[in-house]
Amino acid sequence: MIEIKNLNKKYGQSDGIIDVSLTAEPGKVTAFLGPNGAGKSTTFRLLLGLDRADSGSALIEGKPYRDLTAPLWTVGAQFDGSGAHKGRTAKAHLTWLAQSNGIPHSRISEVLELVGLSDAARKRVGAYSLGMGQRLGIAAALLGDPRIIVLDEPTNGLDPEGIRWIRGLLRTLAANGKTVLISSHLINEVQHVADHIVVISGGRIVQSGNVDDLVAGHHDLEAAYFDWTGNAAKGNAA
Ligand SMILES: Nc1ncnc2c1ncn2[C@@H]1O[C@H](COP(=O)(O)OP(=O)(O)OP(=O)(O)O)[C@@H](O)[C@H]1O
Repeated sequence: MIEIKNLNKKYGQSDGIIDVSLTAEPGKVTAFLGPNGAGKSTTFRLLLGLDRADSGSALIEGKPYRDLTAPLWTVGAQFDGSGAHKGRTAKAHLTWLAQSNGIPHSRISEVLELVGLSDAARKRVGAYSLGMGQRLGIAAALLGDPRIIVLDEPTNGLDPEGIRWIRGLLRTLAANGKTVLISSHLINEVQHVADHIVVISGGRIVQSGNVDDLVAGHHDLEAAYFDWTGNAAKGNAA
């Protein structure tokens, strides 16, 4: 369970995020949806202890990230591709992560298989495509078989087959009782995978609810999204 309450972060003149609250529950895929610059990554950074909030709370299973005793076993997160050194192979990267977190070696081939990188495991990460890098980042997030999974724009760089694959993966994780929180600026991607959607625009939450309830009264989710974010004229979202 993830519980974010009244979170605020200002960056100089920029608004950052204002009074952001959201809950992600076990067994569900929750999508954090909003245009570029809306505040999705800022919220995730605060949740994962990568930055400090000005006020409010962001709890993972009741604790701030920094108080988790075995973070990689509790929460798996992915930001900006794989985060792996370009000169390393995927296998070496995952081996290092597993060893430094007390994760059994056997888990490495399991996650490589899960993300479809078994055949490329001995390739240098520098030779990976964008989509392969994303897959490696997801493999690292799943390494500790965590109960909570947080993925920042996980479909970035994936082709249609990759997007379909990730939908299946996210649904399977949720079906296995995991708490899955993803961010996206692409409505079409989340509409088929999310149980619950939270929409952020200009640093503020503008809507949240389950997909069917949110679409009611609108032509479709895309029309609803543009209504909430007021972004249709700018063409700032998919
Ligand atoms: N380190 C920082 N210094 C200054 N401003 C920042 C910083 N990080 C984020 N911001 C500002 O906070 C706001 C929210 O940015 P954020 O990156 O969280 O948006 P986002 O929804 O993740 O966007 P995208 O979809 O483009 O990744 C933006 O106005 C951004 O310019």
